Amino acid sequence: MLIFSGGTGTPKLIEGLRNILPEEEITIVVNTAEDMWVSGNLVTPDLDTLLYLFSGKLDTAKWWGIKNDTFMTSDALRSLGHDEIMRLGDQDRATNIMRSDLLRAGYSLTKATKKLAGALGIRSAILPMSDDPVKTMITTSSGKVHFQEFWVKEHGKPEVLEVVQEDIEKASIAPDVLEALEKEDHVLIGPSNPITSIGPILALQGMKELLKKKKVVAVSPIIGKEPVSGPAGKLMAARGLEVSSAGVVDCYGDILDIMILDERDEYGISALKNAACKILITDTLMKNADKSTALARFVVEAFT
Ligand SMILES: C[C@H](OP(=O)(O)OP(=O)(O)OC[C@H]1O[C@@H](n2cnc3c(=O)[nH]c(N)nc32)[C@H](O)[C@@H]1O)C(=O)O
Ligand SMILES: O=c1nc2n(C[C@H](O)[C@H](O)[C@H](O)CO)c3cc(O)ccc3cc-2c(=O)[nH]1
Ligand SMILES: [Mg+2]
Repeated sequence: MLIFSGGTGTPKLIEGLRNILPEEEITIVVNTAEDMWVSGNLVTPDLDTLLYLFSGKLDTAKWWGIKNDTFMTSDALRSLGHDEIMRLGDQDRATNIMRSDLLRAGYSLTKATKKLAGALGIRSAILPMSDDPVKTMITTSSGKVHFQEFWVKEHGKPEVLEVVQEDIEKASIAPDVLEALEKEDHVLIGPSNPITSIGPILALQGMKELLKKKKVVAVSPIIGKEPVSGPAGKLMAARGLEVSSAGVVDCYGDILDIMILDERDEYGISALKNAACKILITDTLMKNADKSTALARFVVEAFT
């Protein structure tokens, strides 16, 4: 199965999929538009969440970073007056240093990620959506800032006037993603942020055309009129979309074959009763690993 992912909602579902599918059968296309250079190294939050999930290192209390990581370098930098926007754990920083050294040596992001995945003993393919840099920028009343500045430094609080993915028109789908799309007929769009996690993957040139030939199943990250977590509502509203599962369907457009909604999502179920795609309803709230596995089984069934 080919899965499009960000760094929280879809990884929760992948945790369940790993219990029912062989790892070799899972290929993940990962958003890279939130990546940011910090103190000379490239931090790739969504890729790293997946690397750490598959290697058993992920801090699943936060869904980013390594569990029980220390912050000695971050603290030392801070005491010197060098405050980093993203607080990096020491082991996590090691991942970023290795990745960035590989990039400086001429590796593509895909090849650098493959090398890290190999070193961590991962058998699933974890693929950056593109080897070209794309940056999600948020315009607030104080100006235009990188997504991480809005989310980490400003805690997602400022009013959002605009969201753009800079350089998206210059970015190509990574060659390994194209190859995976040639082999795979089933694509799962996980319950990730439709604007900042799935949006950049779908906005890559040619992606929507390729998906029209596939069976595409998506899980809504919205229940009623709110996301389960995070800034998706604010960002959808800034793009003129209704904050609801219907807004998510509008956002993905005609690539969708099936949309899975939560059983509590009365508004979405009613708003989508005449939708062009098929609607399936189940419990999508992944409060623990058993819930993730149950939803994963439902998703696998939806493809049959
Ligand atoms: C900051 C965060 O971005 P990121 O970490 O990349 O997260 P994702 O885009 O992958 O996911 C955020 C998205 O996920 C939805 N979510 C979270 N848990 C669940 C769940 O158990 N069920 C379900 N149906 N959706 C879930 C959540 O509403 C978020 O919109 C970000 O942008 O939030
Ligand atoms: O809220 C925070 N999120 C942090 N995140 C999460 C990140 O900002 C976002 O949740 C993702 O970009 C959304 O996918 C990190 C992710 C990393 O891979 C590495 C470091 C950080 C540091 C922070 C942080 O200091 N605060
Ligand atoms: Mg993300």
